[in-house]
Amino acid sequence: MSENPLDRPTTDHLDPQVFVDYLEKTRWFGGKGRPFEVTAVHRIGQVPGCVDAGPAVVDHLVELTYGDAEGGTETYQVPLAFYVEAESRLDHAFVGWWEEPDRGWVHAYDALHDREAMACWLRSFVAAADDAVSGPTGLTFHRLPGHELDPDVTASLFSGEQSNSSVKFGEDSIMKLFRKVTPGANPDVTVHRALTGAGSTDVAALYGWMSWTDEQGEEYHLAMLQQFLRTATDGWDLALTSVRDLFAEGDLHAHEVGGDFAGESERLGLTLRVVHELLREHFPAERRGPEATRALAGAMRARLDAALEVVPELAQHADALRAAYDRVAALDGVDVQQVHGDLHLGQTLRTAKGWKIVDFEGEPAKPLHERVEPDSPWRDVAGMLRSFDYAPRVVEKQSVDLAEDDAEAAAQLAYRAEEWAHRNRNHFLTAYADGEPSDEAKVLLAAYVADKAVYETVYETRNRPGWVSIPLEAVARIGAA
Ligand SMILES: Nc1ncnc2c1ncn2[C@@H]1O[C@H](COP(=O)(O)OP(=O)(O)O)[C@@H](O)[C@H]1O
Ligand SMILES: O=P(O)(O)O[C@H]1O[C@H](CO)[C@@H](O[C@H]2O[C@H](CO)[C@@H](O)[C@H](O)[C@H]2O)[C@H](O)[C@H]1O
Repeated sequence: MSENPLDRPTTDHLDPQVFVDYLEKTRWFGGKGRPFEVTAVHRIGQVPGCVDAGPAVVDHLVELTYGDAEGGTETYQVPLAFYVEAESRLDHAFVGWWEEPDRGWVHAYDALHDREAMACWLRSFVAAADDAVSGPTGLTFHRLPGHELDPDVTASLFSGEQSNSSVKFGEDSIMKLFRKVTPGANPDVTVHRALTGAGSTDVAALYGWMSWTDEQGEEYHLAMLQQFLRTATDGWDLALTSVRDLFAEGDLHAHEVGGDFAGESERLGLTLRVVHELLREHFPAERRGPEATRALAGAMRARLDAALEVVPELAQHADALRAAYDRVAALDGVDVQQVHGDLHLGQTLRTAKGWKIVDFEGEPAKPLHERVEPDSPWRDVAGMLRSFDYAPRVVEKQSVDLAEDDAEAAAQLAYRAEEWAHRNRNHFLTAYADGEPSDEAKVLLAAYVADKAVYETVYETRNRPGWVSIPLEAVARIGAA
C-alpha cells in the first residue's frame, strides 16, 4: 500500500473548481444551468479491490451550494480513478489534475468510465462474499447470499440512464451508483432487498450494495449491485413502437394492428398488483384517517401553488385541479404502504420471463424523508396511466411535425393517439384492480393523475420544454371534464 499515491489524504491539494466544470458536463447532474459553487469535497474512502491491483480509486462526495433564489445544497458522489500518467482512452471522463507533494501531477478521471477501476469495484463485491468488507477508509461492500459473482467479466458503462450511473458487469450483474446522495437508507436498496428476500420474480434480484458511514454515524447507501436482465427491453420503447405501428395503419383500429399493446398493459397491471401486495406484506402498511386525506390534499394543493410559479398557464385550470384535491380531503381515510413513487413506462422492462419493475428510488425531486413515507398505491397506478397518455402524444408530436400543414391528418392522429391511450389505460387498470376500482380509489386515482400531470408540467418546463404541451393538454382535459 505504501506504493499507492493515495496513502495520504489528497483533499488539501484538490481544486474544487474542477468539479464545477465536470458536473456541468454530465448527464446526471440535476443542477445544470443553475449558479452554484462547490462548498466542500469529502474524500470518503478508497475502493478496497483496487488497493493491490489497478489504479487507485477513491470515492468523493462533492457538496455544492446554489446561488439562485431557490438556493439549497446538494451532495453528489464522484468516484475518481487516479493515474500518474495521462490515460488518453479516458479523455472524455477527465475531471481534473492537481499536485501531489511527492508525486507531481496526478490525473483524476470519473472512475465509472474506467473499466480497470470498475474491475476493482467488482472485486470488492466478490470479496464481500462472507461478510461486509470495509475499505481502508470506510467504504463497506455488502453481499447477499445465493449468487456467485465472476470477478473476470468486463465492465461497461450504460449510456441510457439519467439520474444515476450504471455499470454492467458482463451479462451477469449491473451496478447502479447513486449520484445525488443523502444520509439514510436508499429505498432502491431496501425495497429490492425485501422483494429479493421474498423471492419476487417481478424485480431484478439484489446481489449487494455499498455503504459509507459519516463521522456522525449516519449511513449512506451509495451503490447497488443487482441481476442484469439480459433479455430486457424498455417498456417505454416498446410502447412507442406499438403506437408507431398503429399510426402506420391508416384504416385499422388499435385492437386490429399487430403491434397492439393491450396484452402487455394487462400483464403490467398484474405485475404491479403483485409487487404492491408484496410491499404491503414486507413494509409497514395501515389505514389512515381523515387527517391523512386532508394532509394528502394539502400536499397536492401546495405542489400546484409551487407549479403555478413555474408554469403560469396552469392558472386557468387551477380551480378544476383544486376540486379534484378537495374530493380527496373529503374522504374518510386512505390505505398507505410502501410504493414505487415514480412509476412510468421507462421504469418497466419487458424480459423473456415477463415484466420487471425497476428504480424504487421514488420521485427524484422529493427529499429522502418524503420518498420513504408510506403512500397510496394509487399514486403508482396514476403514474402508469399518465405514461400511457404520454407515449401516443410523443409519437403524435413527431408525426404532426412531419405533416404540419395537413389539419385533417393532424386531427386523425390526435384521435388515434387517444384511442391507443384509452385502450391501454383501461387494460392496465382493469387488470390491476381486478375489475372496477372502488369509489374511494377513483377519487384518489383522479387526484393523483392530476397531481402527476402538474408535476410533469414543471419537469418538462425545466428539462424538455418542447414536450410541456403533453401534460398541459392533460391538465386542460381534467379542467374540461
Ligand atoms: N437489472 C437491470 N437489467 C438490465 N437493465 C437494467 C436493469 N436495471 C435498469 N436497467 C436499465 O437501466 C436504465 C436506468 O435504470 P434506472 O434504475 O431507472 O436508473 P436511474 O435511477 O439512473 O434512472 C433502465 O431504464 C433500464 O433500461
Ligand atoms: O426516470 P426518472 O426517475 O428520472 O423520472 C423522471 O423522468 C421521466 C422522463 O424520463 C418523467 O416521466 C415523464 O416522461 C415519460 C416519458 O419520457 C412518461 O412516460 C412519463 O409518464 C412522464 O411522467 C418522470 O415524471 C420524472 O420523474
